[in-house]
Amino acid sequence: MSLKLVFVAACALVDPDGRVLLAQRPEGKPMAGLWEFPGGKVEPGERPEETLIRELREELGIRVEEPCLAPLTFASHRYETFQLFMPLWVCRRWEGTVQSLEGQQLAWVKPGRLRDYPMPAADEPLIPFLTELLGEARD
Ligand SMILES: Nc1nc2c([nH]c(=O)n2[C@@H]2O[C@H](COP(=O)(O)OP(=O)(O)OP(=O)(O)O)[C@@H](O)[C@H]2O)c(=O)[nH]1
Repeated sequence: MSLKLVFVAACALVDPDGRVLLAQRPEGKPMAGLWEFPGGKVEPGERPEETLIRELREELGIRVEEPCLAPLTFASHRYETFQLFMPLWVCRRWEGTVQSLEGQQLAWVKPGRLRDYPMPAADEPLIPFLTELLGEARD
């Protein structure tokens, strides 16, 4: 049986203190309440980097230039109803202040604390890549 392939671009924003931004999925959506990396589905005709820049503007009100997106790793995960393929970029430089423009809760999280935030199953294997890059700081 072939599952629908869903292509999502996601980003770990890292602040000057080495904290990573997580956003909580709002009530009413699948996987509500779980914490995830900002991003979204790649629309037809879009390059994934364009998707990410658009989503970061729409969700968080920040402007990101493409050269500031560094590829880190990817998730490939079989959910019950779709196969997720999700490259993860890291971004440390943006213009503007991060705001919650879609009502989502936001949290800046030290890498060693990422496991305290329940995440979608696809995201768990991504955490060691972030702690490898940023260290295991917890506070
Ligand atoms: N942005 C993001 N999506 C993730 C992550 N992990 C993960 O499994 N996903 C899944 O990838 C899909 C992201 O699509 P989305 O955010 O554009 O979609 P959505 O469910 O809000 O739907 P909609 O935009 O059609 O309303 C969702 O199924 C989401 O659960 C993650 O870390 N970040």
